[in-house]
Amino acid sequence: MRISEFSLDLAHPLETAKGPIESRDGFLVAVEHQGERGVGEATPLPGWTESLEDCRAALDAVDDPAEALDDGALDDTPAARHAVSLALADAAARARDEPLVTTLATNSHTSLPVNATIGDGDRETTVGDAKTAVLDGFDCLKIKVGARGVADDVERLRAVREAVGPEVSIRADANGAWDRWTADEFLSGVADFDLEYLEQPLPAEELAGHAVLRRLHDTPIALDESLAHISPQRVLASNAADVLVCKPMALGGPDRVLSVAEMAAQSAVGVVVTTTIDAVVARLGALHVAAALSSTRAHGLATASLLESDLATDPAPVRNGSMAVPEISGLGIDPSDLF
Ligand SMILES: O=C(O)CCC(=O)c1ccccc1C(=O)O
Ligand SMILES: [Mg+2]
Repeated sequence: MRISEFSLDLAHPLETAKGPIESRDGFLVAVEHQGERGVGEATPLPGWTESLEDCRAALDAVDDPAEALDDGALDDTPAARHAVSLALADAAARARDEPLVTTLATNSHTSLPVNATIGDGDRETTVGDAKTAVLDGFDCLKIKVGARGVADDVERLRAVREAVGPEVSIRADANGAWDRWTADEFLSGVADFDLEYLEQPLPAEELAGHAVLRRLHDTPIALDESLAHISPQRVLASNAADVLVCKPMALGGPDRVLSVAEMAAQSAVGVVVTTTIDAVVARLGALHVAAALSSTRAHGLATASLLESDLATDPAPVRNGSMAVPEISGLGIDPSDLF
């Protein structure tokens, strides 16, 4: 298996309740499988995945990629598992001369709505970012909260709702910054703003707390970090979420997202696929797997523009708040453009 390291700066840091994300470092991998080359990407993000060092060590230890997936050797290093799983899936799709998505599902989307990702900022900045996104064609905005006081966050969201009108969907993501009382105060403050959902108000482990918030408030609750720490079975059994935020990088690969989505569907829980601000290979992987799901919600895949540069030309740029799924074989990128 070929492994090559990369480091990409963000164009501007993404400000979150857990601090800024300033750069994304990771590994591209290439495998030979079913007579074809396939590419994958591991872009670890502590909080969701193993560290960069543990990821490298796990990838270096892979002898036979298909065997490493089967025998569970990568189960504790989701970003490394993601790279290997995606590369094998890319090669298998190429061997069938089909786009990756059609090897994952019999019925799939050809294009998907995506949300604009808006970091923490003061009220004017947040409103400006929201208006720009809507002018660019997005009809779903995801706004980071939890980095400042609740009253300020409530005013930011009030101002955004007033600026964009009732038709635009608004999500808020607190990245686990709050305790139950702070989350309760926020949810009371935004009760009239028709939020699509509040993502991860409480720390990852607090399933019971999220279940209480769901009972007390009408705003739906989505869980993201929780899925990186707790099995989807337990998350679903706790009645803690209306929506599961599935990051292929954090769950360990496209195959893992499909199985989580199947469990979520059984519980009538929604699914949204998002990146960890990945490079082009993993973003494409997330796009194909999102297109394989029946979900019609906007996904959190519009993160290319957050990066200052990328590893290759993006075959799936965001246009008018949507991304079209490449129709050529595999991920939609030529491995020789990457290695
Ligand atoms: O969902 C999106 O809009 C983009 C992805 C995103 O917000 C994100 C990106 C990197 C790390 C964490 C997160 C997050 O959802 O919390
Ligand atoms: Mg999140």
